[in-house]
Amino acid sequence: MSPKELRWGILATGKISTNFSKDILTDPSTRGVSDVSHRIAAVGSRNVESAQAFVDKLHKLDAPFDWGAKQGKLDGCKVYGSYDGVYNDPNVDAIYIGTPHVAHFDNAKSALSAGKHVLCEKPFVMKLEELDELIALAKKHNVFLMEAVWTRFQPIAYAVQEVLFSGKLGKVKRVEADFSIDFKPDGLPDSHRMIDPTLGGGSLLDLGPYPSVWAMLTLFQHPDNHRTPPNILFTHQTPYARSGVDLNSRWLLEFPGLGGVQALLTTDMGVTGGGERGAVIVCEEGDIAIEWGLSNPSRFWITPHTGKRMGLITSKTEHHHPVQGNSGMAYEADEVARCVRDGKTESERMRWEESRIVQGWFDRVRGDAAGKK
Ligand SMILES: NC(=O)C1=CN([C@@H]2O[C@H](COP(=O)(O)OP(=O)(O)OC[C@H]3O[C@@H](n4cnc5c(N)ncnc54)[C@H](OP(=O)(O)O)[C@@H]3O)[C@@H](O)[C@H]2O)C=CC1
Ligand SMILES: O=C1OC[C@@H](O)[C@H](O)[C@H]1O
Repeated sequence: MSPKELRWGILATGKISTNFSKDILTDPSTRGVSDVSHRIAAVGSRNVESAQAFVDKLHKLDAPFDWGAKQGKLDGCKVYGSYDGVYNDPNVDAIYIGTPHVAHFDNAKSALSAGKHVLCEKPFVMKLEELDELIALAKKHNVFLMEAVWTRFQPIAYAVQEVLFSGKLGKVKRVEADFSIDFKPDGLPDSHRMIDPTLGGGSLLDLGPYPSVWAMLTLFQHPDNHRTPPNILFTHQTPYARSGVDLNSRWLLEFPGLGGVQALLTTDMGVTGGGERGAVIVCEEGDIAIEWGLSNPSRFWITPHTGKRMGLITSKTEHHHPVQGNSGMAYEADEVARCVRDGKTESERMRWEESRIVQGWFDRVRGDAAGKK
């Protein structure tokens, strides 16, 4: 059977739209995929010159991103000087939304209302009510909707779950997950999306989806948890004085389904993490440490605890699970293509229920901080 080809419309021509477009133009077979493929049918920007320049660049990529253009996956790609053109293009099946956080809701609403499937960048929206409206629209129009949490679909995400859920490290006891990047905020203009509150600036909404994904994959999805939602025990945000967005955020979760196992999640936009300190999943027999850069780590380590209980693991081991043939975003696109092919409106791996939980955390962390002002 020939692979299902999904025809994408790309919304916006910024950094992440570029990365996503490049990745879906790579050869699916280089990541072991033969059942789906991707075409870019349209690009929309606030001005047509940007859209044209974006497509021109996609035609001139180096390997491995040049595969798509050579295979005709950009042939006939339309360029629009507005996002409306993409919503209304009959040759577009699914729309990728790569606009700033604050625009996601309106963009997704317009796309769903036009009957398009939607893959929307993280954070999904600015508040839970907006997400609920989008979910209702996806149901109404019977179209697919997913938050673009690319990490969930990368090889390492499955590999960590396999080790943890095998039980060979004993019971999971605690998770600490941090995604901190020094954006050097003092050197950024007031208009930068990390600084400007009207663009949803701050560390929480930009970086928070990543510690969250590891808590969701290791604790919420843990078979012993039976998908029981966690409670929030504590939140904190430190404001960045210049614009009032959060310089850092911390929130502590408790998973009653796992007997009260806790997860401490942190983000910071004024300091960079490093080494093995991305996430630590503490288990009875030892720790799983995931390397810094929780959006797309490629390595994790298993370290036995000294004074171990059962001695099931005896030495530290390194596990390497890099993305293959692309920068890591093609896997989520493959998921969208498969779900659309199969007539699904949501992904089983990135369920609406899970986006709702994480969006609820962001609402709570921001709400608590606003209440303290
Ligand atoms: N998954 C991941 O790893 C990453 C995800 N992201 C997410 O993607 C989104 C975009 O981030 P990023 O690509 O870095 O941002 P950029 O600023 O590089 O690009 C955003 C684009 O959105 C469009 N846009 C629409 N309205 C506005 C506005 N008011 N101000 C500025 N731009 C606007 C512009 O495109 P145009 O002019 O063509 O309309 C702009 O180029 C964010 O929500 C972020 O969280 C970001 C980085 C990594
Ligand atoms: O999603 C993201 O992951 C990588 C970071 O560099 C970026 O700021 C963020 O948006």
